[in-house]
Amino acid sequence: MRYVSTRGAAPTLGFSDVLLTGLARDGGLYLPETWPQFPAADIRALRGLPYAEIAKRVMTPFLGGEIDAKTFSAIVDETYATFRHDAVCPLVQTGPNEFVLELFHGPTLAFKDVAMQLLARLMDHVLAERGERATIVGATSGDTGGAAIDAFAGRDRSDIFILFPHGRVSAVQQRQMTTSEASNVHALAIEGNFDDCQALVKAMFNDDPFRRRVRLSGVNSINWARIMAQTVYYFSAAVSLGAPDRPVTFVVPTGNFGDIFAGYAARRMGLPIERLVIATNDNDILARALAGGRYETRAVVATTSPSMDIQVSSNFERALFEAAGRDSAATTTAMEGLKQSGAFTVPPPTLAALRADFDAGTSTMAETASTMREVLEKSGYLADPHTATAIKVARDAAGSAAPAIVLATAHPAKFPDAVREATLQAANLPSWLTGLMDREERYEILPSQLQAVQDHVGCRTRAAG
Ligand SMILES: Cc1ncc(COP(=O)(O)O)c(C=O)c1O
Ligand SMILES: N[C@@H](CCOP(=O)(O)O)C(=O)O
Repeated sequence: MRYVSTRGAAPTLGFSDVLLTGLARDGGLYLPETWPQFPAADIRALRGLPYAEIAKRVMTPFLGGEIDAKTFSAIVDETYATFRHDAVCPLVQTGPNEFVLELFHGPTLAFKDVAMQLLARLMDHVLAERGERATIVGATSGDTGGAAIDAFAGRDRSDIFILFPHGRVSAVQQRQMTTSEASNVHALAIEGNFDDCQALVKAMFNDDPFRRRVRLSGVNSINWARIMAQTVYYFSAAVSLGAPDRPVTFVVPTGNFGDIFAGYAARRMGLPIERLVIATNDNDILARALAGGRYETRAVVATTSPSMDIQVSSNFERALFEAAGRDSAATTTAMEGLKQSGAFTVPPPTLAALRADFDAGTSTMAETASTMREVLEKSGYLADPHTATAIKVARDAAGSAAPAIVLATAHPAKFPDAVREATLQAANLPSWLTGLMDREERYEILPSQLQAVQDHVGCRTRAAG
């Protein structure tokens, strides 16, 4: 298994290099050269297996034989033992043909743990084998940061620097990033929004001398291994509702497009998914792009689902590349347009292919709040605002016989203020996080300037050559 860049000008890599590389050297994102195939019989055989076993079967083809089966099995078992639910990612029914897939039973209460706990262990393994260290950088609108810090805290081979938008994450999200006592953890509050943080991370990757000097590595969903790990729950959920003999629909609260792209990957691997529905909040750039064919950034609106307050949706590049028939020149042109003018037009054949692969809908803040109330009243289910965004879109799109599976991406306790305001219910942190809000915080506030961030990272990482 080799991996190619969406921009076509970076070397093809094997799995271990893709894992450590993050962004490709041409600024693109890596994708497998071909999609591994799971025939119906292999999908059927996943029914009833524990989550970790499904994970091993689904992910093994992506490793290209670079990590031996015994080591990978032990890493996967250890990863999912960190989850507080026996099913790891359980399904809960919330309506006649509607289910939520709870992805928030990991250590930091968001779906990011599913991939991040694995990524940290895989990176540790590869770095140890190579005798190397890495500087990990990540941008977060709130959840990736906490998950990454939990997963990498105390790991001897990496230092981790997480850039979050100052004052734009929930109080719980902030404490999950700023209260780690591990000396290899660095939380950086950037005076800007998530898109600024993500642009800084990408700029660090695009500065080759800096990248080499600090041995830069990334844990955002630009890293293929994140997407790979997220494909697993599409399989586990679909087979528990009858796949491959019964197609299902997935509705995904979307920001950086990583999670829904994992669903696309699962479909390309043979999982019968009837519809993949993008759910956006008021930052509806993806829904607008699919409707009108123009990807056009606007000012970010702060919402009650802050983790989706994104305009530059990184993984849309992977979807574009696929929809354009893997045309790296066309993908590069679109991305250059985005960088220069904040917009690009999707060529009609590419738009038609995107529309064949994805549907999209939007839930405004008010609609999300009333959905939270309605779901609680009718089903007794307390959804977080990101999940509720997708439930609203799922209900708008209902009508097919295929069950709708809504990805529940965060625990309501991560957003207690929005939950209380919408439902009058308290959303309490689980017992293992009691005391989080009283712990001492440690973070730096930095301007949204590349030099300032690079100086900060360069001076503190132990990986610098
Ligand atoms: C709780 C939550 N829901 C949804 C999303 C959107 O996921 P993605 O960025 O993979 O589209 C995020 C952020 O990534 C998130 O933290
Ligand atoms: N919503 C995300 C934004 C970053 O997404 P990623 O999946 O690319 O890491 C967050 O919570 O940080």
